[in-house]
Amino acid sequence: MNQKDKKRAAAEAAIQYVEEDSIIGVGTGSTTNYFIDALAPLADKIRGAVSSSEASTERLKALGIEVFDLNQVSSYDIYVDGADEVNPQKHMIKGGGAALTREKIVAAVAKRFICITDDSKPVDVMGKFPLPVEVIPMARSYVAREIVKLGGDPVYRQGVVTDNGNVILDVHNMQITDPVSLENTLNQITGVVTNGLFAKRGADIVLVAGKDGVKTIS
Ligand SMILES: O=C[C@H](O)[C@H](O)[C@H](O)COP(=O)(O)O
Repeated sequence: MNQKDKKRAAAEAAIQYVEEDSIIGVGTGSTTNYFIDALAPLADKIRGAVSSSEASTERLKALGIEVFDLNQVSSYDIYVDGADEVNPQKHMIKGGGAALTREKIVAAVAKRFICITDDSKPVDVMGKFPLPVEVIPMARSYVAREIVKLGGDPVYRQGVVTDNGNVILDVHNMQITDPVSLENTLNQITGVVTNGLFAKRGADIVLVAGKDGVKTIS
């Protein structure tokens, strides 16, 4: 089984949590794309989706799935999304595809976060994957200097503009031993919109696909 097959297997395993007549919170990225594809046969059975990016919205709509404005929906049961790293506490690093802020918002409204990953994503301590931070463009250099003071090594993701019109700093060389505290600290820097640590609100269920099938961590 290659990495793509594993991503597809994890995504398809998440379909068991989709209920008829429900609204589904949908993340962003290559693993989530497999989940959206797997929703196709259910397009007439679900009420619709709320989406965390323009890319996912387009993919959902192409399947005939209605995409609701989040301001018109007060709650839904599940949010399904991938991750760049996930630790044993089900905290995650996300934002490799620059969708972190909308993902965090759509995840916040859901009752349960179902994280779909292949077996390259679980780690004991997060931080090998550079931590994405979404920043208001005019604050980029200031925020970078503040991150250096915290011991990180921020790198501007050249040429990337988020769906919110902001930029991304990828923070290298951070051993993330206290994800909840670091998530808070980074969000306190003026000019930071949000960071890619999903620790205060981690996953509820992690589906990890490996060569022997899909393992559920709940
Ligand atoms: O901004 C992107 C998201 O956080 C993705 O969910 C994350 O980067 C994982 O992406 P993929 O499923 O492509 O590995």
